[in-house]
Formats: sequence, structure tokens, C-alpha cells
Amino acid sequence: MVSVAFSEKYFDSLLKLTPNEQSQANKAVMLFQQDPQHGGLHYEKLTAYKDGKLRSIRANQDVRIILAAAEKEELYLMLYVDHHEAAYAWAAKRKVEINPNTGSLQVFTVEERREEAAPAQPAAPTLPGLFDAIRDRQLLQLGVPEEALPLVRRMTIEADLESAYHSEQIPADAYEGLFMLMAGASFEEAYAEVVPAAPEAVDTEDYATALARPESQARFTVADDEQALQEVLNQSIEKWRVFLHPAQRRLAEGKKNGPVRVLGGAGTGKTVVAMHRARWLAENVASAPPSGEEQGKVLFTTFTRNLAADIRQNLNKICSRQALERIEVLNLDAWVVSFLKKQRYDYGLLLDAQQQKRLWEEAYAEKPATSDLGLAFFQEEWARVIQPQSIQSLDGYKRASRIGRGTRLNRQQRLEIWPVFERFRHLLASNHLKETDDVYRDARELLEANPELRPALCSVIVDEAQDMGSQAFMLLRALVPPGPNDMFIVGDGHQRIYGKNKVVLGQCGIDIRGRSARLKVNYRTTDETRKLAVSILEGVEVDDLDGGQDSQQFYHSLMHGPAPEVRAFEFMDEQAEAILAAIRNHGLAPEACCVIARTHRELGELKAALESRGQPCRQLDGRSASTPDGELNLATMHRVKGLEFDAVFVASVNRGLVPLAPVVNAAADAVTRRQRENEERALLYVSLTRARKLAFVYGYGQMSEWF
Ligand SMILES: Nc1ncnc2c1ncn2[C@@H]1O[C@H](COP(=O)(O)OP(=O)(O)OP(=O)(O)O)[C@@H](O)[C@H]1O
Repeated sequence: MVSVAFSEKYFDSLLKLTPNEQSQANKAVMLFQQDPQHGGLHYEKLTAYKDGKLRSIRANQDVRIILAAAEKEELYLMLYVDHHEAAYAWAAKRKVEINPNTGSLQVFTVEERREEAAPAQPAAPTLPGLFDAIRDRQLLQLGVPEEALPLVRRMTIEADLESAYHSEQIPADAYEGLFMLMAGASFEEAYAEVVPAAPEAVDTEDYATALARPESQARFTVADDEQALQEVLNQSIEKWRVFLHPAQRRLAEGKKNGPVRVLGGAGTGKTVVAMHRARWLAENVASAPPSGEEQGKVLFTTFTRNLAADIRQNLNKICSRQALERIEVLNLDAWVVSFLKKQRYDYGLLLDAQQQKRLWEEAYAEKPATSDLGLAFFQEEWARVIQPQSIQSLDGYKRASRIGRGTRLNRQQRLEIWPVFERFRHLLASNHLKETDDVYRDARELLEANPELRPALCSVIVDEAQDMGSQAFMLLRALVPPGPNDMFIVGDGHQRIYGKNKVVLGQCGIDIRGRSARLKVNYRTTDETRKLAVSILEGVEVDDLDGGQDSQQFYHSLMHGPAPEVRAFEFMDEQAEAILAAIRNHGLAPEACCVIARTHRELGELKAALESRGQPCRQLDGRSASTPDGELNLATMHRVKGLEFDAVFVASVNRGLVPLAPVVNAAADAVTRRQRENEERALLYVSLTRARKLAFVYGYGQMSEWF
């Protein structure tokens, strides 16, 4: 039996074949692993090609698998599979090498040698090269193959680099370094990012060692035995299960000395990393009760219930049953409610907006006649000052920090308006209600006073961290004692959509210094859609969850497609027809598309318009079941968070709806107004970045002022 490894490209090419051909290719690989010399495989050396290591085997009469052989090591790399002629044409131009500088295993296209004839006339003035400021030696250090140097030197615009990447003339790891240089990074920055641990000496013949390096693991997966091979072949459909980017793998694996924070724009694989981290912890750190030494489980928390359901499903795909038993996935509200219930805590959560409104109106009656502050001001003050700081008394309020609030208040004013808040708290108590922040605080205080109540947890993983407030983080901190692997936090300030204050982890007892990272490659969205989404947030200051600022520098997508279509219609009916026409014309499956609107009410109108034209629709609700074939998904902007679709229709982007006028106009002051506007922008950013292939921005009547 021999070892077999697969390149990411192999699976891309495999998926282009018919299901029957795919299964024949799988059978051929399994047979090959048992007996490479098996007569039915026609193992053949392709010696006349650029790379003498290339071989082919037969999957059937017509389909060929191209592989590279490290025969001494009994290690074979499956690279590509296709019909006879196409497979050989692919192989003719490819080389597989261990990069002598970075040690990573690279597959790349070798350029045909160009005859550099002496120019008959003086050459026209040319653009400066993209990498003129970088020395050859530095390019090589970044992993550019020596043979690709002339090509890199000829690059003058971004499109040159892109096309070299897509034609595989530049291997993926080298492309990343070049991309960073082009986007303005210094050589040192790019090097630190792409080659974080350069090997001291590289043996360019030692394939097993090369495959074990993180840069290679991002593009190759090894199957040492039959069971591993079965697993790989079963998993090939979803690449994130197998091929983690080196930056993702570094975060997901290994001991961490304390809390880790991971930032990253939409679609950069934050949830994927968090899930792989959960698996690693489950396999290496956690223990399931009732084992003797109680390490405890991994708690994976999210902000919304929907995302928790998705994550549970996906963990099933990467974890063994044993590992799964050591991971608990819950949205934080669900965790805290179930914890408090066990402690006989006698309160309900105030979630009903109507009831909340009534209580506020009653409390507002306590406002002194001399004050002209509106009800909205009190609600904001409560949510952004009083609750996050757990203020329970007038004394506390007098001392409270009100940084970032738009309305100034002196001590006397605070004294005068305090009765409104006191009354509101009293009303909550007399109705046996608590807000989520209260519940988080109560749970934390309970845990602090009674450490024996602490659940057995070795680690807490937090997804969607940007939507969790400081009370939530203080509770999470109290759940697991400070120490190695204690917390793993992923989030994106660009996607904060639930009106929470920006959290400062350091102030919640979570010290992430020296343990933070940012993911930069968007795997979901085309670069065209990503750019439009990013442009909506232009000028908005985005935080890094720890009191600093985040940026989208070096954030990019490797996929391309048409620019999002932005169109204004006169009437809703035309908009609905255009959605259906786009689905038809692009050959899209309705169940792989989503129509997104800002409000439930507008979504209802859209649903009626689409259904009256014969299109069955499914409105996404709290449950996370898959949509039946032929039905079109409908969801609000809040609901699509964390999801993805082949195509999204961000619909009814009308003036007044986007940004939602009642929300923005109800702001008590200019600062709050800006915060709300930014959140409306974030909703649009979230919605657009759900698109895998195509995005549409449609409106009717008067289009939003943002388009
Ligand atoms: N290394 C990878 N290789 C291939 N696909 C990947 C990789 N990492 C992530 N993906 C894919 O990219 C998409 C986005 O991943 P994920 O949902 O984890 O991103 P995210 O950063 O949490 O996104 P968002 O913040 O927008 O919800 C998913 O389809 C995922 O399968």
C-alpha cells in the first residue's frame, strides 16, 4: 500500500466530471493505493513533459488521472482528472516542486519560453513594473518559483497578477505575497504574513516533509491508509473541511496561551476556523463527562439561535462522534436561560417589543416637566450607558462614563432624570422580567459567588462576537478560568447590526494582547460584489472589539464574476418580474437564491408579488431546515447573517426603507443618528456579502440615496 495525497485542484477537476466518472475515478484511486502496478490502471510515465515526475492512470476508457510520483517515498500526489486529451494538455505544462525557499509544495504552469527578438523600432514607453521596488532575491523568498521571475517582472497592472494566478503560473502561496506587495505592504509585512516560519534548510526531494508544512496542507491533503482515503473522497465536496488556509490552520490548531481574537471581513472563514478550533480542542484538550480527570467540554456560543443550528450541523461533518460529545453549541441566551432555570431563577426575558414600549411609556411619565428629552433618549441612555455598566443607583449614574453619547448631561440633570430609569427597573421587577443584560449579569454574579456552579468547560468559543455586549463578555469570562486555550473569539465589527455598544474585551477581563489575527481572503463572494459591499461602509469607523480600529486592508476575493446589477423600477410588480427573469436568465435554482428586504412587512409584499407570479417562496424563520427544490428563499437583512446563497437579490432598496427612516429619525441626537445609519450600512454589507456568485440591488419608486 502507498500513500496518496490530493491537491485542491484535483477535487475542482473531479467535480466537473459526471457522477459516474467521479465514482470511477475514486475507484481507480482506491485501487491505486492498494496496488500502483495493477494492470487495469495503465500506470504510465509522462516523461516527455516539462516535469519528469508526472504519471497518468486510467479511470475509464476516456478519463485520465494525472499524478506526480515520489517513488522512493512511495508517495503519490493526485493533481488533476479530466478526459484524455484535456488531461494530457494540462499535464504538458505543469511542474510540481518543493519551493527551495519556503519549503512548500507548489504546482504551477510553466511559461512557454518567449523569443526575445531585438526590437526593430525603439519600444513605446512602458508602464513601470508592479514589483520594481522588490529585488529578485526577495521575490524568491516569498515563494515565487525561479522560472516565474521573468513573468513577475513583466507585470505592470493588477490584472497581470490576477491572470497569472488564475492560469496557475504563480502558485497560490506566492500569489498572496505578491498581492500584499501590490496592495501596499512592505516586503517585511508580506514575508511575515506568507512565510511566518521559514524552514532553515529545505530538502527539495523530501515530499513527505514538504506536505507536512502548513502552506502545503492548505492545498494538499494526505491519505495514508484506506480509511483516510475513504474519508477524503467522501469529504471532497466541501473544501473547507479539508483545505484550511495556513492562517486559518495556525489559529485552529495548537495550544494558545490565553484568549485569541480573530477578525476578518465577511466570508473569510471565521466560522470555519472557529469550528476547526472546536474540533481541535475536543480532540486534544476537552474531555467528556464522566471521565476521571475533568477537563470539561468546549462551549461554542453564537449570538443568534439560527447560527447555532447551522454550526451544529456543520460540526457533524468534521467531527467524530466522540469529539462531538465534547462540544456544546448554543446561542448565549439559550445557555444563560437554561443555566438560570436550573438555579430556580424566577424571571422571564423581556423580548416582546410591544410590552417593552408600554413599560417605557409608563416610566417616561416620571420625567420632570423641566426636561425636554424625548423617550428615545431615555431608551438609548438605558441601552448604551446604564445597562452596559450595570448601573443600579443614582450614585452610580452620577459617576457613569457617557463617552460617545451625543447629548451632554451635567450632574444636576442626571439627578433629575434618574427617576425614569428607576421606575423602568421597578416595572421590570414587578412584572418578573429582565433584559438580557440583566440576566447575563445575574448569571455572572451567581457564578462568581458560587464557583461550584461553574459548568465543566475547558474552553469557550465565541462566534459573531461583534454583536455581543460587554455584559455578555463578562459572563463568558466568568464561565472559564483564565489559562491556556480558554477563549477563542471571532467577529467582524463591519457586521454589527444589533445596536450594541462596541465592546472592549480588555475591559471585560479578556486580555488578547499578542494573540490576535485577521483573515483576509474572502472565499465566498466575488471580488466585484465584495467591492460594492465594502464601498457602502466607506468612511465608517470600524472597531476591532478591543478599543482599536479595524480596517479591511488586504481583504480580497479570489473569485470573479459580473458586477452586481443595480436597478431602479417604477413599481413593485416590475421588481418582482425582474427577480424572476434574472433567476431564469442566469439558470439559477430558486432554492439557491435569496430575496432580502429590510423589513418583515416589505418581505410580505415581495412574497405576495412573487407568489402571484407562480413562484413558490419560503420565508426563512428561526428553524434552519433546507429549502425544498424550486422554492425561493426570502429573508430579512437581519436573518441572512451567517448564511450564503448562489445569488442574492437585495430588494426594495427604496428611499425610506434603506436606510430605514423611522429607525434613523427616532435617534435622540446626532451621535445616535450616525450610529444607526452605520448599522443600516452594515445591514446592507451583510446582505450583499451573502452572495456566492451573483448579487442584485433592486429598488422601486424612489431608489435609496445610497445608490
Ligand atoms: N480554507 C477554505 N477553503 C475553501 N473554502 C473556505 C475556506 N474557508 C472558508 N471557506 C468557505 O467560505 C465561506 C465563508 O466561510 P465562513 O462562513 O466561515 O466565513 P465568515 O468569515 O464566518 O463569514 P461571515 O462573517 O460573512 O458570516 C464558506 O462557504 C466556507 O465554506
